[in-house]
Amino acid sequence: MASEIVRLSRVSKGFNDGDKYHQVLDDINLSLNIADTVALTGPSGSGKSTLLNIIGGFEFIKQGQLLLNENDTTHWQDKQWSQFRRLHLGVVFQQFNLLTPLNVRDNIAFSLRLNQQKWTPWCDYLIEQLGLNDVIGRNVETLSGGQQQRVAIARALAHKPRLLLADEPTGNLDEKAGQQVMRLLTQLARESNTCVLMVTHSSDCAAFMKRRWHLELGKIHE
Ligand SMILES: Nc1ncnc2c1ncn2[C@@H]1O[C@H](COP(=O)(O)OP(=O)(O)OP(=O)(O)O)[C@@H](O)[C@H]1O
Repeated sequence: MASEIVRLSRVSKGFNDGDKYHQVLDDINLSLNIADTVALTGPSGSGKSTLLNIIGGFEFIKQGQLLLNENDTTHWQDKQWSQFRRLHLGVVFQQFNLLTPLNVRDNIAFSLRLNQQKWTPWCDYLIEQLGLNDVIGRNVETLSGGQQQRVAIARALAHKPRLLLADEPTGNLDEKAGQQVMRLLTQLARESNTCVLMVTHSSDCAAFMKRRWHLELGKIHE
């Protein structure tokens, strides 16, 4: 399997804003390799989420090229996108996006089933490392924010994705819970060789990542 997971070449992206065109990404080149961990920072509205959405295939580009696992995605149909996400992608958002009628185990199991994957000893290990053993049968609605985000991390890493996209994963947590979530996320991503691209406004969180990209006025500075 290729060691380069993501490559963007000359990618530009903008949106129509009334009768004006608003350029968000301007001729971006970047790459992510196995086990890279990158904090993506930048002012509000600079395009951080847009960049994550493009890499995850939730937003499309008309200018430039996106390679995933060294495959050109330009002509990918829904089938190829869903196969990539199912096998290789995990996502964690600021809002935990858990299935609230379900307990912790079922949240993870349901997502594995969607990805056509099975529960493995790695999943038990995630539960244990994330301190979720005691709450495994509890409805996720009854958990604290920090616990819910740890469930979201278990769910995102349960199939050992090659790439984890995280959009402000500690944005809804207090400082202590945020630090704990960051420690666990980086430890478990390292153990599963998962590359992490994480949007954050916090320099404390960014410090957990090996690399830092700053996005401003459409350009990325490392
Ligand atoms: N689907 C869309 N349609 C129109 N404009 C959009 C769309 N998505 C994003 N934008 C615009 O693109 C710009 C970048 O948005 P984006 O959410 O990527 O920024 P961000 O850096 O993640 O911001 P924040 O830190 O506030 O979350 C903003 O001006 C936003 O309004």
